[in-house]
Amino acid sequence: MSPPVNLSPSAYLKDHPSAGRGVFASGTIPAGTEILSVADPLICIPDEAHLDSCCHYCMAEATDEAPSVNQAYRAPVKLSYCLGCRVVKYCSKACQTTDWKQKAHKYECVIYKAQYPRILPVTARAILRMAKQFLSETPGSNIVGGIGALKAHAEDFAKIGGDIWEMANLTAKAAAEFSKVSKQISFEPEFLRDMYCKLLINSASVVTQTFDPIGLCLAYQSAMFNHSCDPNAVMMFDGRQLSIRSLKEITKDTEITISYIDNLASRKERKEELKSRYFFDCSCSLCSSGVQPLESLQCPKCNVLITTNTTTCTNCGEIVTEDELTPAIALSTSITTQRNKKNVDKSIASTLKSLKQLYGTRVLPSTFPPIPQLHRDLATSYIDEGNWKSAFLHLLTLYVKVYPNMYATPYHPVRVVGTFTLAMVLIQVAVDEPEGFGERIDFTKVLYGLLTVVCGNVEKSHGGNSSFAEMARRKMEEVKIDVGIDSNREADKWMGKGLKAIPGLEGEVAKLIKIVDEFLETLKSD
Ligand SMILES: C[S@@+](CC[C@H](N)C(=O)[O-])C[C@H]1O[C@@H](n2cnc3c(N)ncnc32)[C@H](O)[C@@H]1O
Repeated sequence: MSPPVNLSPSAYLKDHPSAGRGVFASGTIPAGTEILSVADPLICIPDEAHLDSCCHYCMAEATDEAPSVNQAYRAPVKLSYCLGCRVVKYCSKACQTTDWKQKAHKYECVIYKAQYPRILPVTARAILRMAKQFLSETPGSNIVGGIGALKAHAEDFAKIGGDIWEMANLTAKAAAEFSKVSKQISFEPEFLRDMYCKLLINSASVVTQTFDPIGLCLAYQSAMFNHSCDPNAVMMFDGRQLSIRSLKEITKDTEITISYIDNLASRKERKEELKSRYFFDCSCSLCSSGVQPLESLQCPKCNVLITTNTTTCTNCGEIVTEDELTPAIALSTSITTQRNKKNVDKSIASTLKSLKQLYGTRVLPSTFPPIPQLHRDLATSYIDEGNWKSAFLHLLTLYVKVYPNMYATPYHPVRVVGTFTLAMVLIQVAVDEPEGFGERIDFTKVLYGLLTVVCGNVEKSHGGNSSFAEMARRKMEEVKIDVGIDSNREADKWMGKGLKAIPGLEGEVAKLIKIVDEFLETLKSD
C-alpha cells in the first residue's frame, strides 16, 4: 500500500480497494468549488478539425471561426501559422515560443513539415509529444514519474484485439517511422504503442467553456480520478487550463469521481462502454441501484413519470403493459445501436424520424435514452443552419423536461450552459422571426429570467473568474438595459433563484411549459 500523496490542498491520492489508485477529499469540499487546477497539462492540443482555428498552445479560438451562438464578447483572436511546418497556428509570439521551447514543437515541427499536406491525426501527434517529453526529462522528474505511473491496460487492449488494437499498432508504427525524420530522437513502435494505450485510458477531450470539443488533453494529475456514472465532480477547461470542480458537497475522505462517458446513456450502454474502453465493470451507486432516473417510463394516460422499478402510474393507476413496453424498449435499443455505428446518417431528417418513432410509443418520456441525445443533436444542427425556432424548441425541451431530472443541481455546468444557449437562441428567434412565439411569450422577460439563472449559478458552475462567467455577465448587463433595470441590486436579488421565483415570470414559465407540451404532442402524433 503506497502512502497518500497530496494532489492539491483539497485532495489526496491513495490506493483504491478495487480501482488502482483514486483521489479522495482532504476535508469537506463545498459544492461548486475548484478541487484541482492544472494550468499546463502535459498534452493539450487541437484535433484535426481545430488545428486551423485554435492556438496550438493556449487553445484560444480564432474570433471569426468561433461558433456564433455562445462565443460572442471575446477579445479578438487572430492566429498565424508556424512558418516552419505551416500546420499549427498561434495567437501570439509568447504562445509560439512556449510551445517551441517547453513543449515539443521544436521536435515535431520538422516531422509535420515532412508529412505536409498530410496532417497527422491528433492521437499520433499526442504520442510523439508524450514520448519526446518522457525521454527528454531526467529520470525521477514529475513528468517521467507522472507518465510512467499512468495505467495503460496494454494486455487488455491486446486481448480484445479488433479495431482499437489494430489502430494502436498502426498509429505507433507510423509515428515511429515519422520520428526518423527528426535528427533529435526517434522511437520504437512498441514504446509508442504503450504511449497510445496510456493516451486512450487517461486522456480527455478538451472542450470550450460551452462544451464544444476542440482537442485532446492528458494531464497526469487529473488522470488519477476514477469514474462514477453519478459523479461528485466534473472536469472543465478554460483554454488550456484544466480544472476539476465539485458538483455537490464532498465530505472528508470520500472518493472524488468524475464521469468518463456521456451520462445521457442507459445503464446497459454505460456499462458496455466502460468495459470496452476502460476495462472495468462499473459498480457505482447509480449502476448498483434498481432505480434509473433516465429510464423512467411515461404514463400513456396522464404523462406522469413512472420510475423504473414499477409499471404502474402512481398518479392515475394506469398500467403500462408488456405489449407497449417491449417494442418501445426494443426501438430505443435499436436506434441507439444504429446511431453508434460509423458513417451512419445523422441528418436532421433521419434524427427527427427516430425521435418521432420514440415519442410515438407514448410510453417513453423525454429523458429516456437516446431521446435527450436526439434533441441535443437536432438543436446543434438547427443552430448550424440558423433555424432558430426549431433549435429553440429542442433546447427548451431539454431545459424543461431533461435537465432537472438529469442534473440535480441548478449549477451543474451542462445545465448552466444549456440555459445560456437557450437564451442566446431566444435572442435570435426574437430578432429573426418573432411571429409564432411572439404572441405567446414576452421575449425580454424570459431572456432576463434565463440570464438571471445563468449568472446566479456561474460562480459555482464555472468559477467567477472564468471566461464563461465574464461572457454571461456582459450579456446580462446588455439585457438589463433592454429590460429597463438599471439597479444592480434589483437584478441581483433574483440571481440563481430560477425563473419561477422572479415576480412577473410565473406566467411566462407556464407558457414555456405549454409550448413544450404542445411541441411533444406534435412529435408524438406525426
Ligand atoms: C484514468 S485511470 C484512473 C486512475 C487509475 N485508478 C489509476 O490507478 O491510475 C482509468 C482506469 O482506472 C480504473 N477505474 C476508473 N474508474 C473505475 C471504477 N469506477 N471502478 C473500477 N476501476 C476504475 C480502470 O482501470 C480505468 O481504466
